[in-house]
Amino acid sequence: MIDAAELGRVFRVRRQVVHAVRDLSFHVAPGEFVACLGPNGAGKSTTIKMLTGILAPTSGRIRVDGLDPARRRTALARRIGVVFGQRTTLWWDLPLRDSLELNRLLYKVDRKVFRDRLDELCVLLDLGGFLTTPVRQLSLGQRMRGDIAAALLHDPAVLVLDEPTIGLDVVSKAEVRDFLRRRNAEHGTTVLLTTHDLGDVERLCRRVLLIDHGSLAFDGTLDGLRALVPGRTSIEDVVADLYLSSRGSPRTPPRRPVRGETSGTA
Ligand SMILES: Nc1ncnc2c1ncn2[C@@H]1O[C@H](COP(=O)(O)OP(=O)(O)OP(=O)(O)O)[C@@H](O)[C@H]1O
Repeated sequence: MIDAAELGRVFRVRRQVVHAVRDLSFHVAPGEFVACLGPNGAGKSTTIKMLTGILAPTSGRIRVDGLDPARRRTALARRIGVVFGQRTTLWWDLPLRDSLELNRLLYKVDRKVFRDRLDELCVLLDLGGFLTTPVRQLSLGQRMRGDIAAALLHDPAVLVLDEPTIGLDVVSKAEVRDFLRRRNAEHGTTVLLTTHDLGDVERLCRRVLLIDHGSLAFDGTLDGLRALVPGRTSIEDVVADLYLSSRGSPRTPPRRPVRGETSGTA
């Protein structure tokens, strides 16, 4: 479903060359729910931007559902849903319902199909109480649920989530996670999630990709990730140690994650 082969992206800033992503190869099978982790500046957003066609790679190759995202952005838009937790894709001054209706027109979703999908999403995401509220008046939790609905109304095969629970309270987080878990299980939607919230990862993902300085440092299960730092059981501690180790200032003796520890399928 997602195939990256020796993917790279370089930025040139004045005289400096920044290797945001380098030589990144991974495969995500249909129906998998995969977390993409890494410290700030590791290259996660750049990877997502290449995967969604916002940025073109400077080297290597990426395919999403068989399409080259940078060249087939319109075709890909019909097969992929994207949620940026820090930025809404909804129309700020319109009621949520109108914003969703505009998405229907953009994605050319049949009216009846749209109504059925919206009815289902209204129940599952509890949108009913604020469908007529302008997006700018929604709470963060309501806005996030609206954004998730907008990303799914065209029933994409792949859902890319960039920090979808950022800023949410514990109850809203639990609701969003529960919805995403069900969506993956019941619709078989392939999900790639980037997050700094390890609760998201523990509750949703069996497979983790760890990006470090733009490269793939680990690809495997959560248990495999834990095993990289003996003596630590909490995933927060494990990840903190790995991130510190990548900076060269470990809390425990340095231990770089082993590349190529694969989980197989989730
Ligand atoms: N448009 C750009 N121009 C120049 N450098 C960039 C650009 N976008 C990203 N970078 C650089 O590429 C590197 C990777 O950035 P990226 O945003 O992909 O990291 P990230 O893993 O998503 O970080 P965070 O967790 O903080 O969001 C950083 O060094 C960043 O400064």
